[in-house]
Amino acid sequence: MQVRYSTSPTSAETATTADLRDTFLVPDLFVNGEVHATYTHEDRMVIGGAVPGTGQLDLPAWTDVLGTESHLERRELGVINVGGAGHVIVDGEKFELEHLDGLYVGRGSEVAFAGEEAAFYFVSASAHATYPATLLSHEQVEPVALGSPEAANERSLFRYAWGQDLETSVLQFGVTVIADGSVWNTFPPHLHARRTEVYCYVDLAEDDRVFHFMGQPGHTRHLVVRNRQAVIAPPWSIHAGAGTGSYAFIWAMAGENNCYTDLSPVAVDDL
Ligand SMILES: O=C(O)C(=O)C[C@H](O)C(=O)CO
Repeated sequence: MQVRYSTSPTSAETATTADLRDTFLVPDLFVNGEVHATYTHEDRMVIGGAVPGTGQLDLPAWTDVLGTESHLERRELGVINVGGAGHVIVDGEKFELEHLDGLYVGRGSEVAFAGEEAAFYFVSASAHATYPATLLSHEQVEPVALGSPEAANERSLFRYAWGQDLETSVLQFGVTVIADGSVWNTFPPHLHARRTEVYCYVDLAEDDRVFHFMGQPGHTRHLVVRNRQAVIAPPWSIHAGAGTGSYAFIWAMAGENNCYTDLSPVAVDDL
């Protein structure tokens, strides 16, 4: 597990491209047969990837970083399968996940990942209460239609955990799928002063990239992002992107609250 410290907006403004990538991009989460993660001090989120291959992988405790005997002793977890069919075992109960299906796991549970074709993206955050494990089937979530083809930002927002329907302490997550022919996500952009957000871009072709925009609205920077790479957006940073081909992305947030609508739109004039 890698540890990243919190950042200030001005550090992003003056960072070199390499510094910016070292601080905000999480590039190598998915390695066959392994579980990898990054702990960010931004709202103390853990961002991880588990690729079980032919075996079964336990969610590591990472006791030296989390200070607990088990990963979820003081945390809750969101999982999304970004590969082929697989399953997640929560306290002995098996949950089958197809591509882009999600799973919420509450505080205190033990988790293991399996499935030869599966690749699990996960995010955990501090939890003050315990809620039951819940399967969030991509097919059964009614998407919200956003944007338009004329603005090249038509997309479907699948909200898995967003402070309504499913109870969580602070974690919100879901998937946004960009429509064919559109390129933009999250445009016009927004900020949320009370939460950190992490995007993980998925379903990009090998040669495609997303140009991810970050920074304070008047001082934007960009990161060039590949398939299955994540980007940390601290509360002071916009988070939007334009892709060179089709893609989807997983968004996950944690912080002061789990109220999806607690955000401030940014006017295009202010960019
Ligand atoms: O495409 C979008 O717009 C999103 O998916 C927005 C994210 O859900 C988000 O940034 C929530 O704060």
